[in-house]
Amino acid sequence: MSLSLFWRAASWKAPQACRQVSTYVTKMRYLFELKEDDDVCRKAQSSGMFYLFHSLAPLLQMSGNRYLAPPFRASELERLLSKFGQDAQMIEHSVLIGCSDQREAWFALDLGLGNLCSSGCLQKSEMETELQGSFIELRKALFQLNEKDISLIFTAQALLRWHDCHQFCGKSGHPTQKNVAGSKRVCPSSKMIYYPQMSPVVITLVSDGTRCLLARQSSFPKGMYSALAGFCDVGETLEEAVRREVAEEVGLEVDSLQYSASQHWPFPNNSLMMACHATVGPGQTEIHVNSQELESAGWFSLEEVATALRRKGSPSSEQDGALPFWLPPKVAIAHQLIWEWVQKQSSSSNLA
Ligand SMILES: NC(=O)C1=CN([C@@H]2O[C@H](COP(=O)(O)OP(=O)(O)OC[C@H]3O[C@@H](n4cnc5c(N)ncnc54)[C@H](O)[C@@H]3O)[C@@H](O)[C@H]2O)C=CC1
Ligand SMILES: [Mg+2]
Repeated sequence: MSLSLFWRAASWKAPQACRQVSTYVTKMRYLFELKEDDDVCRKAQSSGMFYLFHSLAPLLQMSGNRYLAPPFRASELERLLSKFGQDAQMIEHSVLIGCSDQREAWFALDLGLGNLCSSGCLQKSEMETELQGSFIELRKALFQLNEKDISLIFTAQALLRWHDCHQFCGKSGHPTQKNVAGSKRVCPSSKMIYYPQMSPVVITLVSDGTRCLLARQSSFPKGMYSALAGFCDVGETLEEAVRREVAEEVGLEVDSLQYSASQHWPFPNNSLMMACHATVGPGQTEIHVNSQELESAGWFSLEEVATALRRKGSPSSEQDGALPFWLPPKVAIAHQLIWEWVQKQSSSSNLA
């Protein structure tokens, strides 16, 4: 949604007469209660569903060519823990990740993280056999994850990682305590309250009117090009971050900017990706790649990009030897930006 559309939507008010509370509002109020009230959340755990992780790798089951994340009831989890000689108290380490429309709370629990391992780490392979699935590194499972599960698994992994890395107060050095939902940690000594952190990241597709600018880092899979991305600096606005990142990475100055959408992204740990389209003026298109940040960058035509978008799967599966360039998969917001640009360019070239 463009910023102007967003503001129009934000200033719209629902009619007050006969106003019914929607399922969405009820659900959000319930989640708020679970985060604020430890007793309510503890009760919700006993009837909730649990998604399991081991050392931040989600438990997944293969279904056709997709991975599904199977949830487990509290009673099943307790049975499992007891089978592996663990106390049901381990469930206290779980974090709230959402709830159904029927107010069934969903939690995530990591069976292999540091603080749990001190009380005897659960054997990964034995657990996998028992649970009829595998703990798979998220990056490896990303492109085959069921769409319904993606945001839950992203949220769960980000929260579990944050708790694992914030066991101690940065001020007093004492251990911090998590609330039942896992929406914060408190230091009993300094009284500091810590909330899960996210890093804001801008991602920008730059266009010169007819071509778009794509770049790759050496760490990307071979042949993959994407839009320009970068972490926001403290004190920057989104607009300033976009201008700086484009200047830093390819030596260009953007002259207009349009917000597109945002996405939570779990890599490298917990980012809020804010995606924008930007343009540079004609005659301002000479790229100077910052080799500390990028391996290469270039301008790509509509035809080249549209062809790459139509290509299914990664080119490693192609037989002809020559590696065509390819684009991030649908799950990445970069894909959406590129798709939007292709749609816009195609409709304006049809009109011409
Ligand atoms: N979902 C998507 O479509 C895409 C997501 N991304 C994500 O965007 C992120 C940022 O892109 P980059 O070009 O790598 O950023 P970048 O251009 O800002 O460079 C990364 C460097 O920034 C520094 N940095 C500053 N603040 C940081 C923080 N809070 N966390 C980590 N490093 C920080 C580090 O030195 C790091 O090596 C990547 O981690 C990547 O996963 C990138 C492209 C597409
Ligand atoms: Mg970058």
